Amino acid sequence: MRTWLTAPLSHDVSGALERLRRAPDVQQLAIMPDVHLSADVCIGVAVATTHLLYPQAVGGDIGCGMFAVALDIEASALASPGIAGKVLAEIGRAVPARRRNRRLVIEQPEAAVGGTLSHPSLESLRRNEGALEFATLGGGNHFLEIQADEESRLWLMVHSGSRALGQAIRDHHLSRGEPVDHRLRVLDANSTAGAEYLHDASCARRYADASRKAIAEEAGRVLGNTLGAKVCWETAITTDHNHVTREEFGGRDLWIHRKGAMPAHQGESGVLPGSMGSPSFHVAGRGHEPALCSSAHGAGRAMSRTEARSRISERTLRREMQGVWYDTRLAGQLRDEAPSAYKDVGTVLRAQRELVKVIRTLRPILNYKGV
Ligand SMILES: Nc1nc2c(ncn2[C@@H]2O[C@H](COP(=O)(O)O)[C@@H](O)[C@H]2O)c(=O)[nH]1
Ligand SMILES: [Mn+2]
Repeated sequence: MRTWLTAPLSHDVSGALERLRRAPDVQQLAIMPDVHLSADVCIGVAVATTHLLYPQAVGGDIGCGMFAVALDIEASALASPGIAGKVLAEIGRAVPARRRNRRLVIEQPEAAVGGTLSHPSLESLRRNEGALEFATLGGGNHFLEIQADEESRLWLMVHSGSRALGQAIRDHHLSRGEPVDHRLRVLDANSTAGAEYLHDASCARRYADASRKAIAEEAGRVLGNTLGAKVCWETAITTDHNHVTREEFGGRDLWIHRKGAMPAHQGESGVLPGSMGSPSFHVAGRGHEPALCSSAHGAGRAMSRTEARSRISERTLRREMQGVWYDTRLAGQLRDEAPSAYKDVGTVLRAQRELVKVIRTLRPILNYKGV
């Protein structure tokens, strides 16, 4: 196990990592500086196996990731509260967090899933719930943000995943897995069950990718109408942090599971968000093999949601969000998303100097989150 940490691991996190390290066929574990506790397998890890698949080392939000793209306008376009309020309201209508707030269903492009899912119940979910949820943002820390780079140019950043589809795929395949201890379950990649999981997980990954692009298109329309902005599609960067792929390391083909870890092969473009009140970064991978060519996928939580809600007041959140446009009516409900609920992103970047280099630093200008 190799680690790139900001601080010593807590007892709970090291216990969970140790359990994973000892699990069958785990060849290598790389722990990212944004590591934190999550159900069964921590967020912020990359796990290599030769033939066993661990759906819990990918998680339920399969294909969750970031999409970033430049706009052709500068931060001054969002200087007035009236305009910022209009943009926030219009984005909320065009990109609802949940399907019940959807005014218009956005059709999934044919390539969005690229195949029939392995079980009729999953395929039915994709055609029904999946169609309604396509291009909805999701709640929690899924976000749409407008940011300014060092030259004051505006960029869009979208964080969203595979919504209910990914969760259903994880649950379906996990129930077919063999228990390896009292928590973890595995599938053999060379079995029918393993191949079906891989197929469905790739479909969820494509769905999530297409959904983020559709969200960016919707936001682009709003920004065109409200600010006269154009989206510079040739600048787009897309990356996802919950997946399993076949990759070659040291002449061996391995299954690389990433859960809350971003691929960072040599020169690969990445997006590393901080929080809604701190800087985010565009990065390039350094292809560091001991880290399984991976990187932190964000700052990572410093406090659980429960802890943040009890320790961070609405007043603190409002202070931490000074200078960023957001829906202040939601300030109380957003306490668990406060910048101080996350680790310091600068410390995270310093802990993983070997893994990525920073290409661009972005400061948040306007943040939209569904609560
Ligand atoms: N720029 C922003 N970054 C944010 C915001 N909320 C969370 N975050 C960062 O994103 C990652 C995503 O974590 P995941 O495990 O849910 O994929 C998180 O660790 C934070 O660093 C935001 O509003 N804006
Ligand atoms: Mn995510």
